[in-house]
Amino acid sequence: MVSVLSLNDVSYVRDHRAILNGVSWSVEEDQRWVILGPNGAGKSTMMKLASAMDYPSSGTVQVLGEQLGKVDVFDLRTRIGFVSSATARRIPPTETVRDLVLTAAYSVEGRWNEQYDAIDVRQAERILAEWDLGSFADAKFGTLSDGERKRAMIARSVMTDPELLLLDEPSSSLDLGARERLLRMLSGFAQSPSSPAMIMVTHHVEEIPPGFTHVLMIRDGGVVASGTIADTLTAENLEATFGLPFELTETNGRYAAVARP
Ligand SMILES: Nc1ncnc2c1ncn2[C@@H]1O[C@H](COP(=O)(O)OP(=O)(O)OP(=O)(O)O)[C@@H](O)[C@H]1O
Repeated sequence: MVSVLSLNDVSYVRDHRAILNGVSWSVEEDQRWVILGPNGAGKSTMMKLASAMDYPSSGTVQVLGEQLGKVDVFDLRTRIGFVSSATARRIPPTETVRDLVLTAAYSVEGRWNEQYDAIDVRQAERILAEWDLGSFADAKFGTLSDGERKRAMIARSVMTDPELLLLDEPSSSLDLGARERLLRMLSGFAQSPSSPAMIMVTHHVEEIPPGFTHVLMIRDGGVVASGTIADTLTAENLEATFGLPFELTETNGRYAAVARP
C-alpha cells in the first residue's frame, strides 16, 4: 500500500510553544481518516502540514511521496483538495457556483477571461449534480446558505481529481438537516473506491460519516490514539482525548457520545 501522507516525529513550534510535539502518523491511499480532538489540540495545524501550506519545525512530513522542504509546494498543492473556512473566505462573493467549481481546474479563485475546455465544463456540471448543487449553478457564492457553501467548496476541491482530500470541519455550523445531508454525501464519497484518500477534522463523533475507516485522536499537540475506528474509537480513548468520561454508542455505523453523569 502506498502512503499518501507520512509524519515522522513531527514538531511544530510557534512562540516557544510546541503546538505539535513528536507526532508520527501515516495515511494510506485507500484510507479515510477522521482527526478528533478538543479546541486547540493542533488539528488545523496538522491540516496545514498535510496540505503543504506550512513546514514542520522538526521531523519530516511526506505528502504524496514528496518531502516538505525538498519539493516545489506549488506543484504539490495542485494534487491536494483542501476545504476549510479559510479557503471559503478567499472566494469572491459574486462568483457563481458553476464558476467556483470550474475555476478550480485552472487554480484560480475568480473567473476572469479564461476559456474553459468542454471537458472541464462537463466535469463541473457532473460534480455540481453529484453534490446536489445543480439548481444553484448560477447562484452567487455570497448568497448561499452555510450548507450550500460547504457543498460548493467540496465540489470545487474534487474538480481537479485530487490524490488527497482534506476537510477541516466540513459540517460545523450546519443545521441538523443540512449536516445529515452533507454526511450522507461524504459517506457515499468515502465509500467509492475511485475517491482519493480523505482526512476530515471534527470535534464530534456524531459527525463521522460511515465509510470513514480510521481515527487519529489528539490532545495538546500529541497523539492519544490512532488506528481503525472500530478498534480505536472507544470511551476510554475519548476520555483520554477530551478529559471527561463518556458513554459512547454506535448505531448503523453512526456514533454518539454523551458525558457520563
Ligand atoms: N502560527 C501560530 N502561532 C502561534 N500559535 C499558533 C499558531 N498556529 C496555531 N497556534 C496555536 O496552536 C494551538 C493549536 O491550534 P490549531 O488551530 O491547530 O488547533 P485546533 O485543534 O484546530 O483547534 P480548534 O478545534 O479550536 O479549531 C492553538 O492554541 C493556537 O492558538
